[in-house]
This record gives sequence, C-alpha cells and structure tokens, in this order.
Amino acid sequence: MALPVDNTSPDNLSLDNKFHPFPSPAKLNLFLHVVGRRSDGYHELQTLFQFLDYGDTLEIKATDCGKIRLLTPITGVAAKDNLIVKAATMLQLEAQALGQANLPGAEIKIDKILPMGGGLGGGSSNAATVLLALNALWQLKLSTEKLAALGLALGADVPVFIHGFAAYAEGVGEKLTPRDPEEYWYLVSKPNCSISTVSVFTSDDLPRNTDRQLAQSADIDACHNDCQVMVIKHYPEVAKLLSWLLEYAPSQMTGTGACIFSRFDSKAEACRIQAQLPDGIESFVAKGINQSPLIPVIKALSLN
Ligand SMILES: C[C@](O)(CO)[C@H](O)COP(=O)(O)OP(=O)(O)OC[C@H]1O[C@@H](n2ccc(N)nc2=O)[C@H](O)[C@@H]1O
Ligand SMILES: Nc1ncnc2c1ncn2[C@@H]1O[C@H](COP(=O)(O)OP(=O)(O)OP(=O)(O)O)[C@@H](O)[C@H]1O
Repeated sequence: MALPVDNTSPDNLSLDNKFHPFPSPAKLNLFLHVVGRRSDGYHELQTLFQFLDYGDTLEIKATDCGKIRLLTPITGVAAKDNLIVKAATMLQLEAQALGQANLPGAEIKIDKILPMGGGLGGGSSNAATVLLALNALWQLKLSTEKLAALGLALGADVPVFIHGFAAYAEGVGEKLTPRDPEEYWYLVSKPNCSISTVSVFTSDDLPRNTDRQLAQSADIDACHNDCQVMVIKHYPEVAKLLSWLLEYAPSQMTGTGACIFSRFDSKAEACRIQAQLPDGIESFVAKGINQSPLIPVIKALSLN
C-alpha cells in the first residue's frame, strides 16, 4: 500500500524555526570609469570594487507557508519595490522550477544602517544577501554563477556582492576579475542630498569616453570617478564637502554618489577627521576589506 504523501513541507527546506543573522556590507567604487554606452542605454564601466566592514544586518527564517514577509519595512520603499522582497520572490520561482512540491517561504528582518542612494550599493547588497541566504536555507544548491546571473536582473551591483571578492569589474559591472587592493581605513561622509543613479547616467554632463584599460594594469592612483564631474556641477553640497575633505586626505565619490570616501592609514586618524566634520554631515568610519563578511557565514550554514 502506498504511503500518504506529506505535502506540508517543501522537499529540502531546512526548517529549524529560527532567525539566522546575515551581514549585508557596503561597497566602494575605488575608481569608476565610464568607457562607453550600450544600445540599450546602459553604460559600460570599468570599476574597482572593495567591500567595507560596515553594513546592514538581515535576519532570515525559512518557512513552509509560501509567503515572503518583510517584518521591518523600509521607510519610503514599498514592499513590492524592495529589493529584499524582489530577490526572495525571484528565488521562489527558481525553487518552483526545481520541482519543489510546496513553495518555500521566508520571514525577513533588516537592521538598515546604510544610507540609501549613497553609492554604497545597499539595496544591491541586501538583494545579494537574500539570494545567498535563501539558497542555503532552502537548500536549492544553485551555483554562485547562477545566483549572480539572477541578481544582475535586480541591479548591476548585485553580482559582486554574490561573489564576495574585491574585483575589477567591466561590462555593466558583472564581469569580475579578483583584485587585492590595499585595505585602508575610510571615513565615509554623506552630503545632505540624495542622488538617483538614473539621473547621473542620463545627464549630458557625464563623460562617457574614458580610455579602456587592461584589467591587470589598472593603476588605482591614476584613476578617478567619471560620475563625480557631473555630480559636482549639479550638487553644490557634494562639491563643498569634497573640497573640505580633500584638505585632510585623498577623497573621492563612490558610485553615482552622493557619499564621499576619504582614505587613511589608521582608524584613529579617520576618527580624528570625522570629529571635525561640518555640522549635520552623516558619516561613519570603516575598513576596506577584500572579502565580503557574508561569504564565511553562508559557507558555515551550507556545511550544516
Ligand atoms: C554606479 C554603480 O553603483 C557602480 O557600481 C552601478 O553601476 C549602479 O548599479 P545599480 O544601482 O545596481 O543600478 P541599476 O539598478 O542596475 O541601474 C539603475 C539605472 O542606472 C542606469 N545604469 C546603471 C548601470 C550602468 N552600468 N549603466 C546605466 O546606465 C540605467 O539607467 C539603470 O536603469
Ligand atoms: N532593500 C533596499 N535597500 C535600499 N534601497 C532599496 C532597497 N530596495 C529598494 N531600494 C531602492 O533603491 C534605491 C537605491 O538604493 P541603494 O541604497 O542601493 O542606492 P545606492 O547606494 O546609490 O546604490 P548604487 O551604488 O548601487 O547606485 C533606493 O533609493 C530605494 O528606492
């Protein structure tokens, strides 16, 4: 006689009924060159990514109810537009395609400390953390390459967070070559303005023809951020803060702004300048790191 089929739990779901913490670090673009524009409007970049030992924390619990629930909404971002929910929903479809009997679900909380629209890649990092974490919790066993390809549809910065190594990036930021830049201390300061990535990439003032270079020969000190030219012209808050910071340390914008990172040899020196920042400037001090703190957490979970 055939045994009754238990459909209450998806095949491989790890239901330990507890929240697991996962880091979701920030990134810096140590340089960012715009080297061309594709026919679909996206820009071809050459950029050097490094992570910071600073970022959001997500707590994720696998469930078998088929629902994705974000228990801590982010002010100003509707749940359906939140990259956390989008990433989880995208992975549910993959679970379905793998033939799991029931749709897996998840409850997710976020402690959001990264400024939004700051060029630190917070939204992309959150999406990457969800993809890697749920791949492990739902035991889907999708490859890193597959997760990076899925993540690219959510944002150009997602693949580097999935791979988790500092990298020289080309294409729209998805063709990655591992690099090992010096791990300096950074003071990251946010001018009092938010800059949308789209507005920078659609501006007539964005330089789009920086000479292409070879990945192996990219010299960080000879490089710059092409977006900074446009942003300084249109956002006086950024221009003012950048010229203040340049008095103390090499300083440059990350991504499409508005955050500026200033480089120091020691944490103490970075904190000393932080204490002197003009009133009302949001800031933090963090170390540049060449491996994302998320990767060891995922590896440990996958071994269990
Ligand atoms: C500026 C960087 O942060 C550098 O790391 C990224 O290229 C931006 O990555 P992101 O925030 O994940 O951006 P996406 O959400 O993919 O794209 C937002 C919008 O920016 C424009 N965009 C983005 C990336 C790119 N290489 N070329 C573009 O023209 C497109 O209009 C796109 O619709
Ligand atoms: N989980 C999320 N965290 C942050 N922003 C999100 C999230 N989900 C959706 N968004 C939207 O994405 C926008 C960009 O956020 P994000 O913090 O990634 O910007 P950014 O640091 O400038 O990114 P980038 O460097 O990739 O351009 C936000 O203004 C918000 O509307």
